[in-house]
Amino acid sequence: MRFAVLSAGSWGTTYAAVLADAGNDVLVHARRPEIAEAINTRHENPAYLPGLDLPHALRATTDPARALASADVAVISIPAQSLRANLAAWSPHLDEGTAVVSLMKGIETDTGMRMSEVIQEAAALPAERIAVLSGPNLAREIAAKQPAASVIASTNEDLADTLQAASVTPYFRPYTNTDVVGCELGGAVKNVIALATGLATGLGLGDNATALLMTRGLAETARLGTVLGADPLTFAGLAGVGDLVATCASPLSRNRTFGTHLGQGMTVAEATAATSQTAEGVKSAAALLSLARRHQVEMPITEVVVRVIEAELTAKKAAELLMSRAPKPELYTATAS
Ligand SMILES: NC(=O)C1=CN([C@@H]2O[C@H](COP(=O)(O)OP(=O)(O)OC[C@H]3O[C@@H](n4cnc5c(N)ncnc54)[C@H](O)[C@@H]3O)[C@@H](O)[C@H]2O)C=CC1
Ligand SMILES: O=C(CO)COP(=O)(O)O
Repeated sequence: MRFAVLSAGSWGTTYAAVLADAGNDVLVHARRPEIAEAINTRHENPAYLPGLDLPHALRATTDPARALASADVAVISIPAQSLRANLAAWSPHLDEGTAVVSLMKGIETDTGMRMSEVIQEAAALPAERIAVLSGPNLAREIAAKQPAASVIASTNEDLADTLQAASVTPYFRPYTNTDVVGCELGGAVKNVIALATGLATGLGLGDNATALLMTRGLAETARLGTVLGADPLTFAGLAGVGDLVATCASPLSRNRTFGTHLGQGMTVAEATAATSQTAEGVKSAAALLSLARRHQVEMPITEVVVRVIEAELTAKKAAELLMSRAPKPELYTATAS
């Protein structure tokens, strides 16, 4: 199959390499000519995956129209908040039958929309031409061909099956799922919970605190997801607990690292300056909290993360606030905390 991958950041380049290793014809769009040149001639992406060899068959261009020409599938991997504006420029170059796959794990701040919803609206595409890929997929590990599994979700089972078959390699095992809402929410909320575990790590708190945040973070993910129509079982899968574990526990996670910087006393501006790649949770946290409030769902961890990002609370005060909440039964209903 012919894939266009937009763009050449860490995850876009990595999934493009997976697709090339699986035998597809893959053309990556890189904004910077030096990155396109390095992929084409040195088979490396020095800006995002330094020191890792990329498949020689992988090709790159700085021209998005060229990348999209005659593509069976367009894969989008850019910061969530830039999706709508980029789609305005890219959609005229989408062929009538091209399917679109989102690799992004974020929520649009102005609208509270998931990435597949933004694609549906801004590119005027029906849901059956859209899929999302999510799961415990730290890019650098996969680019180094270390084993990983993922989930390809679409309401169109044929599309999910086709993408699954096109993405299988000895080191990458994609599953399919029809629960697009659950898979996208799992990916977006775990970034916020990773910020929280980073805050705890930065404060010098231990592994029990990390486990507490991950587990109760999963509870608030499932509460919101269920109200929005997700299958609660999705959160027990790769796009739920799987991604939560990988992201909250790994020093490779940009969100966890960003939280650690804040926990160690950096301001948001300082942590942003120290982060050269996308940490989606920083912007998506407030959008998720608004979504939760709109649906009367309590998300106490997300709420304190938002308040720390907005410099309303210190990390230490956030931890104290969470620990001083009223005691309650562990099992939760859809909206109780
Ligand atoms: N890196 C990872 O391990 C994983 C990342 N993701 C998700 O993939 C998405 C992309 O993340 P990464 O590739 O990691 O980010 P990155 O920071 O490594 O790369 C971002 C890419 O987007 C481009 N870009 C930045 N601003 C842009 C704009 N305004 N318009 C168009 N292009 C722009 C950059 O040039 C770069 O190619 C995020 O939603 C992230 O949550 C999902 C799974 C794994
Ligand atoms: O989504 C990811 C792993 O599945 C990557 O997480 P970060 O964006 O925090 O690095």
